[in-house]
Amino acid sequence: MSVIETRNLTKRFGDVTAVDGLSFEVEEGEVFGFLGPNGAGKSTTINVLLGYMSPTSGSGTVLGHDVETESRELRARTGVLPENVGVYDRLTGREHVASAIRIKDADDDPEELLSRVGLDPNAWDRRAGGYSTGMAQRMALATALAGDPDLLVLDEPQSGLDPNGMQEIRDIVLEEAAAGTTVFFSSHILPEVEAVSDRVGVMRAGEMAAVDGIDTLRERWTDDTVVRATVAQPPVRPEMLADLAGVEEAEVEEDRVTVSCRRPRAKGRVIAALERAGGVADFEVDEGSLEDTFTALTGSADAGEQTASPNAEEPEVSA
Ligand SMILES: Nc1ncnc2c1ncn2[C@@H]1O[C@H](COP(=O)(O)OP(=O)(O)OP(=O)(O)O)[C@@H](O)[C@H]1O
Repeated sequence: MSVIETRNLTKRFGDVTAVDGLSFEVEEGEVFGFLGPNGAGKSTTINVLLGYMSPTSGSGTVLGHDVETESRELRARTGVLPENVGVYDRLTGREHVASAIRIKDADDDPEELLSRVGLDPNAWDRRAGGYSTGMAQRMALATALAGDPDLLVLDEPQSGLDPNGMQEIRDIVLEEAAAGTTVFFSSHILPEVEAVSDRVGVMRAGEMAAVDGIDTLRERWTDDTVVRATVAQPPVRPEMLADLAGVEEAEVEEDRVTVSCRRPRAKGRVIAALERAGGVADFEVDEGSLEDTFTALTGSADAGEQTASPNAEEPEVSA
Protein backbone atom coordinates (compact mmCIF):
# COMPACT_ATOMS: atom_id res chain seq x y z
CA MET A 1 0.00 0.00 0.00
CA SER A 2 1.19 3.53 -0.70
CA VAL A 3 1.27 5.58 2.47
CA ILE A 4 1.76 8.80 0.50
CA GLU A 5 0.50 9.21 -3.05
CA THR A 6 0.28 12.41 -5.07
CA ARG A 7 -1.06 13.05 -8.55
CA ASN A 8 -0.02 16.24 -10.36
CA LEU A 9 0.04 18.09 -7.07
CA THR A 10 0.51 21.81 -7.69
CA LYS A 11 0.70 24.74 -5.30
CA ARG A 12 1.01 28.33 -6.46
CA PHE A 13 1.48 31.45 -4.40
CA GLY A 14 0.49 34.25 -6.77
CA ASP A 15 2.83 33.86 -9.70
CA VAL A 16 5.27 31.61 -7.78
CA THR A 17 4.75 27.92 -8.50
CA ALA A 18 6.19 26.28 -5.38
CA VAL A 19 5.09 22.74 -6.29
CA ASP A 20 4.67 21.95 -9.95
CA GLY A 21 2.71 18.84 -10.97
CA LEU A 22 4.26 16.54 -8.41
CA SER A 23 3.46 12.81 -8.67
CA PHE A 24 5.17 10.33 -6.38
CA GLU A 25 4.50 7.53 -3.94
CA VAL A 26 5.96 6.44 -0.64
CA GLU A 27 5.41 2.81 0.25
CA GLU A 28 4.45 1.43 3.63
CA GLY A 29 7.43 0.86 5.94
CA GLU A 30 10.01 2.70 3.90
CA VAL A 31 12.27 5.55 4.95
CA PHE A 32 11.96 8.17 2.23
CA GLY A 33 14.53 10.95 2.22
CA PHE A 34 13.31 14.20 0.68
CA LEU A 35 16.08 16.41 -0.66
CA GLY A 36 16.32 19.62 -2.57
CA PRO A 37 18.02 23.01 -2.42
CA ASN A 38 16.46 25.97 -0.60
CA GLY A 39 13.21 27.02 -2.20
CA ALA A 40 12.76 23.76 -4.14
CA GLY A 41 9.29 23.27 -2.64
CA LYS A 42 9.87 20.66 0.06
CA SER A 43 8.12 22.45 2.93
CA THR A 44 5.21 23.45 0.71
CA THR A 45 4.82 19.81 -0.36
CA ILE A 46 4.82 18.72 3.29
CA ASN A 47 2.29 21.41 4.22
CA VAL A 48 -0.05 20.30 1.43
CA LEU A 49 0.38 16.61 2.34
CA LEU A 50 -0.59 17.34 5.94
CA GLY A 51 -3.60 19.42 4.93
CA TYR A 52 -2.16 22.68 6.30
CA MET A 53 -2.51 24.19 2.80
CA SER A 54 -4.85 23.28 -0.06
CA PRO A 55 -3.29 22.36 -3.38
CA THR A 56 -4.00 24.74 -6.27
CA SER A 57 -4.62 21.65 -8.39
CA GLY A 58 -3.92 17.94 -8.38
CA SER A 59 -4.57 15.56 -5.51
CA GLY A 60 -2.94 13.47 -2.83
CA THR A 61 -3.66 10.86 -0.20
CA VAL A 62 -1.81 10.13 3.02
CA LEU A 63 -2.55 6.84 4.82
CA GLY A 64 -5.47 6.47 2.43
CA HIS A 65 -7.02 9.82 3.38
CA ASP A 66 -7.52 12.70 0.96
CA VAL A 67 -5.19 15.57 1.86
CA GLU A 68 -7.88 18.20 1.31
CA THR A 69 -11.00 16.64 2.75
CA GLU A 70 -9.66 14.21 5.34
CA SER A 71 -6.67 15.99 6.85
CA ARG A 72 -7.89 15.48 10.43
CA GLU A 73 -8.03 11.74 9.93
CA LEU A 74 -4.60 11.57 8.34
CA ARG A 75 -3.03 13.79 10.99
CA ALA A 76 -4.44 11.57 13.76
CA ARG A 77 -2.16 8.75 12.56
CA THR A 78 0.82 10.93 11.62
CA GLY A 79 3.60 12.26 13.84
CA VAL A 80 4.91 15.59 12.58
CA LEU A 81 8.11 17.45 13.32
CA PRO A 82 7.63 20.77 11.52
CA GLU A 83 10.39 22.84 9.95
CA ASN A 84 10.04 25.63 12.49
CA VAL A 85 9.31 24.05 15.82
CA GLY A 86 6.95 26.26 17.80
CA VAL A 87 7.05 25.97 21.57
CA TYR A 88 4.68 27.34 24.16
CA ASP A 89 7.13 29.31 26.28
CA ARG A 90 5.29 28.78 29.57
CA LEU A 91 4.71 25.03 29.19
CA THR A 92 7.35 22.55 30.31
CA GLY A 93 8.71 19.80 28.08
CA ARG A 94 6.70 17.27 30.03
CA GLU A 95 3.50 19.33 29.54
CA HIS A 96 4.12 19.62 25.80
CA VAL A 97 4.48 15.87 25.45
CA ALA A 98 1.53 15.13 27.75
CA SER A 99 -0.61 17.45 25.66
CA ALA A 100 0.44 15.72 22.42
CA ILE A 101 -0.44 12.36 23.98
CA ARG A 102 -3.88 13.71 24.99
CA ILE A 103 -4.54 15.13 21.52
CA LYS A 104 -3.65 11.78 19.98
CA ASP A 105 -5.91 10.07 22.52
CA ALA A 106 -2.98 7.82 23.39
CA ASP A 107 -1.64 6.37 26.63
CA ASP A 108 2.12 6.81 26.22
CA ASP A 109 4.28 7.65 29.20
CA PRO A 110 5.69 11.19 28.66
CA GLU A 111 8.89 10.28 30.50
CA GLU A 112 9.52 7.35 28.20
CA LEU A 113 9.17 9.56 25.12
CA LEU A 114 11.36 12.30 26.61
CA SER A 115 14.05 9.75 27.50
CA ARG A 116 13.91 8.26 24.04
CA VAL A 117 14.72 11.55 22.35
CA GLY A 118 17.56 12.22 24.80
CA LEU A 119 16.20 15.34 26.50
CA ASP A 120 18.06 15.84 29.79
CA PRO A 121 15.70 14.79 32.64
CA ASN A 122 16.68 17.99 34.49
CA ALA A 123 14.94 19.92 31.72
CA TRP A 124 11.68 17.98 31.63
CA ASP A 125 9.98 20.25 34.16
CA ARG A 126 11.54 23.49 32.99
CA ARG A 127 9.65 25.94 30.79
CA ALA A 128 10.31 25.24 27.12
CA GLY A 129 10.76 28.97 26.49
CA GLY A 130 14.26 28.60 27.93
CA TYR A 131 15.21 25.59 25.82
CA SER A 132 18.04 25.70 23.29
CA THR A 133 17.17 24.93 19.65
CA GLY A 134 18.46 21.38 20.09
CA MET A 135 16.39 20.83 23.24
CA ALA A 136 13.25 22.18 21.57
CA GLN A 137 13.94 19.92 18.59
CA ARG A 138 14.20 16.85 20.84
CA MET A 139 11.02 17.80 22.68
CA ALA A 140 9.19 18.28 19.37
CA LEU A 141 10.32 14.85 18.23
CA ALA A 142 8.94 13.35 21.46
CA THR A 143 5.56 14.96 20.69
CA ALA A 144 5.76 13.58 17.12
CA LEU A 145 6.28 10.07 18.48
CA ALA A 146 3.19 10.29 20.73
CA GLY A 147 0.47 7.82 19.88
CA ASP A 148 2.75 5.45 17.94
CA PRO A 149 2.05 7.02 14.53
CA ASP A 150 1.89 4.99 11.31
CA LEU A 151 3.74 7.77 9.49
CA LEU A 152 6.42 10.14 10.72
CA VAL A 153 6.92 13.36 8.76
CA LEU A 154 10.12 15.06 9.81
CA ASP A 155 11.05 18.39 8.25
CA GLU A 156 14.77 18.98 8.86
CA PRO A 157 14.76 16.95 12.11
CA GLN A 158 18.46 17.41 12.71
CA SER A 159 18.64 21.17 12.47
CA GLY A 160 20.17 22.67 15.60
CA LEU A 161 21.57 19.35 16.80
CA ASP A 162 25.18 18.45 17.50
CA PRO A 163 26.69 15.24 16.04
CA ASN A 164 25.49 13.21 19.04
CA GLY A 165 21.98 14.56 18.60
CA MET A 166 22.06 13.74 14.90
CA GLN A 167 23.14 10.20 15.68
CA GLU A 168 20.24 9.86 18.13
CA ILE A 169 17.74 11.05 15.52
CA ARG A 170 19.21 8.58 13.06
CA ASP A 171 18.78 5.76 15.60
CA ILE A 172 15.19 6.77 16.29
CA VAL A 173 14.37 6.85 12.56
CA LEU A 174 15.87 3.38 12.13
CA GLU A 175 14.07 2.02 15.22
CA GLU A 176 10.76 3.43 14.02
CA ALA A 177 11.31 1.99 10.54
CA ALA A 178 12.20 -1.40 12.03
CA ALA A 179 8.89 -1.28 13.93
CA GLY A 180 7.04 -0.73 10.64
CA THR A 181 6.54 3.05 10.74
CA THR A 182 6.86 4.82 7.41
CA VAL A 183 9.24 7.77 7.68
CA PHE A 184 9.23 10.75 5.32
CA PHE A 185 11.89 13.27 6.12
CA SER A 186 13.49 16.25 4.50
CA SER A 187 17.05 17.17 5.24
CA HIS A 188 19.98 19.16 3.99
CA ILE A 189 22.41 16.85 5.74
CA LEU A 190 23.16 14.42 2.95
CA PRO A 191 25.20 11.82 4.87
CA GLU A 192 22.29 11.52 7.30
CA VAL A 193 19.84 10.94 4.46
CA GLU A 194 22.23 8.43 2.96
CA ALA A 195 22.55 6.58 6.28
CA VAL A 196 18.86 5.91 6.84
CA SER A 197 16.89 6.16 3.58
CA ASP A 198 15.59 3.30 1.50
CA ARG A 199 14.73 5.71 -1.28
CA VAL A 200 15.38 9.35 -1.96
CA GLY A 201 13.36 11.93 -3.83
CA VAL A 202 15.23 14.97 -5.06
CA MET A 203 13.14 18.09 -5.64
CA ARG A 204 14.22 20.87 -7.94
CA ALA A 205 12.19 23.98 -8.74
CA GLY A 206 8.90 22.42 -7.63
CA GLU A 207 9.40 19.17 -9.51
CA MET A 208 10.76 15.78 -8.53
CA ALA A 209 14.08 15.62 -10.39
CA ALA A 210 14.57 11.97 -9.42
CA VAL A 211 13.19 9.29 -7.13
CA ASP A 212 15.26 6.20 -6.61
CA GLY A 213 17.07 3.92 -4.22
CA ILE A 214 20.28 5.48 -2.92
CA ASP A 215 22.51 3.03 -4.81
CA THR A 216 20.62 3.42 -8.07
CA LEU A 217 20.72 7.19 -7.81
CA ARG A 218 24.43 7.12 -7.21
CA GLU A 219 25.01 4.73 -10.12
CA ARG A 220 23.00 6.82 -12.53
CA TRP A 221 24.19 10.24 -11.57
CA THR A 222 27.67 10.21 -10.15
CA ASP A 223 31.06 9.89 -11.71
CA ASP A 224 32.95 6.65 -11.91
CA THR A 225 33.90 4.63 -8.88
CA VAL A 226 37.68 4.40 -8.81
CA VAL A 227 39.56 1.41 -7.37
CA ARG A 228 43.24 1.99 -6.51
CA ALA A 229 45.14 -1.16 -5.60
CA THR A 230 48.69 -2.30 -4.93
CA VAL A 231 49.12 -5.83 -6.25
CA ALA A 232 51.17 -8.49 -4.53
CA GLN A 233 52.64 -10.00 -7.71
CA PRO A 234 53.20 -7.48 -10.52
CA PRO A 235 52.88 -7.20 -13.41
CA VAL A 236 49.15 -7.30 -14.08
CA ARG A 237 47.85 -6.91 -17.63
CA PRO A 238 45.55 -3.85 -17.87
CA GLU A 239 43.42 -5.58 -20.55
CA MET A 240 42.45 -8.25 -18.03
CA LEU A 241 40.83 -5.50 -15.95
CA ALA A 242 39.54 -3.32 -18.78
CA ASP A 243 37.60 -6.29 -20.19
CA LEU A 244 35.58 -6.76 -16.99
CA ALA A 245 31.90 -5.79 -17.14
CA GLY A 246 31.28 -2.28 -15.87
CA VAL A 247 34.92 -1.18 -16.10
CA GLU A 248 35.64 2.03 -18.00
CA GLU A 249 39.43 1.95 -18.07
CA ALA A 250 42.39 0.44 -16.27
CA GLU A 251 45.93 1.73 -15.84
CA VAL A 252 48.87 -0.22 -14.46
CA GLU A 253 52.12 1.30 -13.28
CA GLU A 254 54.52 -1.20 -11.70
CA ASP A 255 52.63 -2.64 -8.73
CA ARG A 256 49.95 0.10 -8.71
CA VAL A 257 46.64 -0.37 -10.49
CA THR A 258 43.96 2.29 -11.05
CA VAL A 259 40.60 1.15 -12.38
CA SER A 260 37.63 3.42 -13.19
CA CYS A 261 34.28 1.65 -12.99
CA ARG A 262 31.09 2.94 -14.59
CA ARG A 263 29.13 0.82 -12.15
CA PRO A 264 29.91 0.71 -8.42
CA ARG A 265 29.23 -3.02 -8.47
CA ALA A 266 32.18 -3.61 -10.81
CA LYS A 267 34.62 -2.88 -7.98
CA GLY A 268 34.04 -6.38 -6.56
CA ARG A 269 34.91 -7.92 -9.91
CA VAL A 270 38.10 -5.86 -10.09
CA ILE A 271 39.28 -7.00 -6.66
CA ALA A 272 38.36 -10.63 -7.43
CA ALA A 273 40.32 -10.50 -10.70
CA LEU A 274 43.35 -9.03 -8.94
CA GLU A 275 43.16 -11.74 -6.28
CA ARG A 276 43.13 -14.40 -9.02
CA ALA A 277 46.12 -12.71 -10.68
CA GLY A 278 48.33 -13.04 -7.61
CA GLY A 279 46.74 -11.12 -4.77
CA VAL A 280 46.06 -7.59 -3.49
CA ALA A 281 48.48 -6.03 -1.00
CA ASP A 282 46.34 -2.95 -0.40
CA PHE A 283 43.41 -1.12 -2.00
CA GLU A 284 41.06 1.82 -1.62
CA VAL A 285 37.79 2.65 -3.33
CA ASP A 286 36.69 6.17 -4.17
CA GLU A 287 32.91 6.13 -4.59
CA GLY A 288 30.68 8.98 -5.62
CA SER A 289 28.76 10.37 -2.67
CA LEU A 290 25.16 11.40 -2.45
CA GLU A 291 26.52 14.93 -2.35
CA ASP A 292 27.85 14.49 -5.91
CA THR A 293 24.49 13.08 -6.93
CA PHE A 294 22.64 15.96 -5.36
CA THR A 295 24.82 18.52 -7.09
CA ALA A 296 24.43 16.72 -10.41
CA LEU A 297 20.64 16.67 -10.06
CA THR A 298 20.05 20.16 -8.82
CA GLY A 299 22.87 21.94 -10.62
CA SER A 300 23.82 23.88 -7.51
CA ALA A 301 22.34 25.35 -4.38
CA ASP A 302 20.40 27.61 -6.73
CA ALA A 303 17.32 25.66 -7.78
CA GLY A 304 16.60 27.77 -10.81
CA GLU A 305 19.62 27.13 -12.98
CA GLN A 306 21.02 24.34 -15.06
CA THR A 307 19.44 21.00 -15.83
CA ALA A 308 21.52 17.89 -15.33
CA SER A 309 21.07 14.75 -17.41
CA PRO A 310 21.72 11.22 -16.20
CA ASN A 311 24.57 9.09 -17.44
CA ALA A 312 23.46 7.05 -20.44
CA GLU A 313 21.61 3.91 -19.45
CA GLU A 314 23.36 0.75 -20.42
CA PRO A 315 22.68 -2.89 -19.66
CA GLU A 316 24.80 -4.49 -16.98
CA VAL A 317 26.51 -7.66 -18.24
CA SER A 318 27.88 -10.07 -15.67
CA ALA A 319 31.48 -11.16 -15.95
N1 LIG B 1 3.45 31.38 1.89
C1 LIG B 1 4.17 31.63 0.80
N2 LIG B 1 3.91 32.72 0.04
C2 LIG B 1 4.60 32.98 -1.08
N3 LIG B 1 5.60 32.20 -1.55
C3 LIG B 1 5.91 31.11 -0.84
C4 LIG B 1 5.22 30.77 0.36
N4 LIG B 1 5.74 29.61 0.84
C5 LIG B 1 6.72 29.25 -0.01
N5 LIG B 1 6.82 30.15 -1.02
C6 LIG B 1 7.75 30.08 -2.16
O1 LIG B 1 7.63 28.79 -2.73
C7 LIG B 1 8.90 28.27 -3.10
C8 LIG B 1 9.15 26.95 -2.37
O2 LIG B 1 9.35 27.19 -0.99
P1 LIG B 1 9.51 26.02 0.10
O3 LIG B 1 9.60 26.69 1.42
O4 LIG B 1 8.44 25.01 -0.09
O5 LIG B 1 10.90 25.40 -0.32
P2 LIG B 1 11.83 24.41 0.52
O6 LIG B 1 12.32 23.41 -0.46
O7 LIG B 1 11.13 23.90 1.71
O8 LIG B 1 13.01 25.37 0.94
P3 LIG B 1 13.89 25.37 2.31
O9 LIG B 1 14.76 24.19 2.21
O10 LIG B 1 14.61 26.67 2.19
O11 LIG B 1 12.92 25.32 3.44
C9 LIG B 1 9.91 29.35 -2.77
O12 LIG B 1 10.11 30.11 -3.94
C10 LIG B 1 9.19 30.17 -1.72
O13 LIG B 1 9.65 31.50 -1.74
